[in-house]
Amino acid sequence: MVIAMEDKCQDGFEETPALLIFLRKSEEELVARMALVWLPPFSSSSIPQPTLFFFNRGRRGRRSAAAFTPQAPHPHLNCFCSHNNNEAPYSLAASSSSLREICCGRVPETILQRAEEIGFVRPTHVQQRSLPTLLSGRDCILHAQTGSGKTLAYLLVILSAIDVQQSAVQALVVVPSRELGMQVTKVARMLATRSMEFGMEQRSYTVMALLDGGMLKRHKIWFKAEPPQIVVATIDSLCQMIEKQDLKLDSLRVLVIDEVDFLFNSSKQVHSLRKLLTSYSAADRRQTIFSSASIPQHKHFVHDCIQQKWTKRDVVHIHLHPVEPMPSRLCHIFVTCKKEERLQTLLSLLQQDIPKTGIIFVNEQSQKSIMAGNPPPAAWIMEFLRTSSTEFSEIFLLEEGMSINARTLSLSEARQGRSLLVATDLASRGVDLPETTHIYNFDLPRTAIEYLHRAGRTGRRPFSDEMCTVTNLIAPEERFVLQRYENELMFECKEFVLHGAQEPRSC
Ligand SMILES: Nc1ncnc2c1ncn2[C@@H]1O[C@H](COP(=O)(O)OP(=O)(O)OP(=O)(O)O)[C@@H](O)[C@H]1O
Repeated sequence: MVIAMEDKCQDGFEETPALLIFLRKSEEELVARMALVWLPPFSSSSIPQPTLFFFNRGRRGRRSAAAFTPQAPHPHLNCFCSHNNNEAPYSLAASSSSLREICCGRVPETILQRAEEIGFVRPTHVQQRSLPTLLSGRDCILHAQTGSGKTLAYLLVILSAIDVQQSAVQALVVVPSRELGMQVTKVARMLATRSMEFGMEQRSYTVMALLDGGMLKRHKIWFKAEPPQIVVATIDSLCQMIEKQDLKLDSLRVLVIDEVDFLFNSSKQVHSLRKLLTSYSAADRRQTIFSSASIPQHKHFVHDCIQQKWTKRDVVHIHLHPVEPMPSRLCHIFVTCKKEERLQTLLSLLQQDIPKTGIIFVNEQSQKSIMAGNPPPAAWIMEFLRTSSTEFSEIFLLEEGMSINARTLSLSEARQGRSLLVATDLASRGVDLPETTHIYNFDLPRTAIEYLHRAGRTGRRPFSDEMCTVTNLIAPEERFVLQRYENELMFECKEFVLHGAQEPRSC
């Protein structure tokens, strides 16, 4: 029952009373639009304090951005960041808890100490929201913005679930690419390294990277000698090992599928993924965690998880910022130019921005272009930039045609910062180069989801206010495609007109 409501809102807000505030453009209007409504997931007694919802009406009357996002949180107000049926309200008042306080008693002291040494002291929003549920052993779909800290959340769960004395594969993280796999392995190893204070007498966790292009023979010997407790794997290499019975999952306690929507969407990988979820191990004998910044049709996905027995029936969908799928400190810009002017436009933009660290995204070369003997576009863009300007000496390349070693080297060089990376979408999923301040879409991504993940390679410092820029170079006829992405992802892309020498752009 709705007591007072001045505007239409999201379906489902119908049962339990709470204070609802529609945030329009000005503060005054925010106050003017307070309303008492009924919300479904909570009983009236479960709302201990007034509950504040922020809504922003987007262009063309869409509900958008800032919804659920505290702009100026009041200490006596709770803020719901999603309306998950299984979740307790998230309280802003509790947001001052440290990572240690949230994990205390459930994550081993060695790991907590190590996390603090690395600099993980304050939890990010997603860690604060998800860790109590994850550490209770529930299956979970972690659905939160790019760069929000999902990796640390699931790694803490893994490290708390493992029996260090047992030499068997107890946790498995499945990733879509070698690049992401190496990154996750590195963070897991960093956390698993013994803290100086705990001396050498304690047994440590073992983490193995089982990734495409690796030396599987060496891994087989390792599995026989002493199986690692944590394996980070790409699905093909993993299934190869399982099918040859080199890797056994009898002791599996936690299974994480990172970038889950990408894996389910990939015709090459989905079959193996389904086998892993249901035949190679059973949902009722493990904790299953799915993670991604994008889960299209998430209600169907949750339904499928239960129906197909990929998870247990009480799986929790933790969905943060449902109406603001991209970080708010990204500034989106487009520059219109003809295709043949694109390289020169890119150069002018780079000369103006002088990005500390940037990524230039290029679409993967088409089969037709490969057959015609053309060089890969990413490579010739890099060559053009190297020869056209001395300002950008540190330019690296990351694309499918490169050898595994060259790809690894490029990423580790780019990770040092103060460089430009020219990359295909190989770098768009999960790759964390936290120094990145600028993204350039030399080619417009093919889907809105691709746009979200490319844009999400910037703005990855959890507690920073620094604005980061995503610049799209588009032909006039591509404007409507970009507009479609704006509608789908609920952001606004402003036009920027280049005229010769200019002031640096600001958002
Ligand atoms: N509690 C924390 N304190 C400080 N930094 C953190 C914390 N948690 C995560 N980070 C940092 O935030 C950055 C983004 O984290 P992470 O890679 O886990 O994001 P993600 O949610 O997995 O993003 P994506 O969806 O793009 O894969 C990393 O550089 C990570 O080290």
